[in-house]
Amino acid sequence: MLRIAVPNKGSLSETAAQMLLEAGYSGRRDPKELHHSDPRNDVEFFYLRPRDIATYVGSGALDVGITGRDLLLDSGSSAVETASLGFGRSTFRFAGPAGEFSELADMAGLRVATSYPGLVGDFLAEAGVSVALIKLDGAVESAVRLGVADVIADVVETGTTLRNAGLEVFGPVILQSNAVLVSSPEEKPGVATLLRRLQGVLVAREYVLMDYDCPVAILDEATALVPGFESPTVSPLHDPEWVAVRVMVPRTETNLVMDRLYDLGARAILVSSIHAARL
Ligand SMILES: Nc1ncnc2c1ncn2[C@@H]1O[C@H](COP(=O)(O)OP(=O)(O)OP(=O)(O)O)[C@@H](O)[C@H]1O
Ligand SMILES: O=P(O)(O)OC[C@H]1O[C@H](OP(=O)(O)OP(=O)(O)O)[C@H](O)[C@@H]1O
Ligand SMILES: [Mg+2]
Repeated sequence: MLRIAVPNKGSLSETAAQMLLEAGYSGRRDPKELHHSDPRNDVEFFYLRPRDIATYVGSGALDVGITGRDLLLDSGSSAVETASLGFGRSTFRFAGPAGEFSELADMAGLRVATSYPGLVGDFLAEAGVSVALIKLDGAVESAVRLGVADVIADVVETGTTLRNAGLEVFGPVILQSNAVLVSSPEEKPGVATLLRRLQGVLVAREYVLMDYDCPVAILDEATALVPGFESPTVSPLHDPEWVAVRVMVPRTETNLVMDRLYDLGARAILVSSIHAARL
């Protein structure tokens, strides 16, 4: 059985659980359950703190898990990033009181509060800036106002938490993070199936199927405009001057593509959702 670590709480937990359901696995019914077995799919789930997941997977206690790239790097674990899962996007940034800091060197010798000392320590060592790291568990944006630190380094999504604390980002982006699949260095056989299933969910979310009728005379132009994932499916119609085309289109471009195809001369343009996929 493949042993999979899933975030039990926090920003990643709901979407991770939802993705696994859409990928055909059964999940826990009660949020207090720490373990759930899905024998039909030959997997079992362990619900753990997102911060601990890379440690379990890196040690080989569990085979694979879902966590944040920032947490993986902070852990120093030997787990490896197998795939990006396209949700929980954030950046990891330095921030200080508005207008006081502009570059990394400005914080030399000062106190930097963070919940990610491994990640921040490695970044500053690489940059050759020496600081005093203050390790806090969370809500680090309050550390400056409360006089515990001069600067913070933390997850930024919308920037609202920073603004509310009177802080602004400065210096280079430490990391672009999002949810990732991590696996033990010796990858177990079932990981490839899990990954294909999760990638199927991503495709179903990110793409739609578009069908349209196309005059043969403009087929090359139309397929150049919307090349699809590999190559469009082109089928004959009863009228020899027309063909039917089926193609995958990024969901966000749906209406733009429909307008362009219509202007070219395509008709009966229909869009449908993809329920599941293996590419
Ligand atoms: N506002 C956010 N937007 C996107 N991703 C976020 C956000 N906050 C945290 N994350 C990401 O979620 C992951 C885990 O953080 P999360 O906040 O869920 O855990 P935690 O801070 O340990 O737990 P909690 O906040 O529940 O105490 C990290 O990878 C982080 O980058
Ligand atoms: O840029 P924003 O959209 O405001 O989001 C970023 C905030 O979200 C997370 O906090 P969380 O709620 O996880 O609390 P924590 O700091 O205690 O982990 C993160 O640590 C930031 O504080
Ligand atoms: Mg948090």
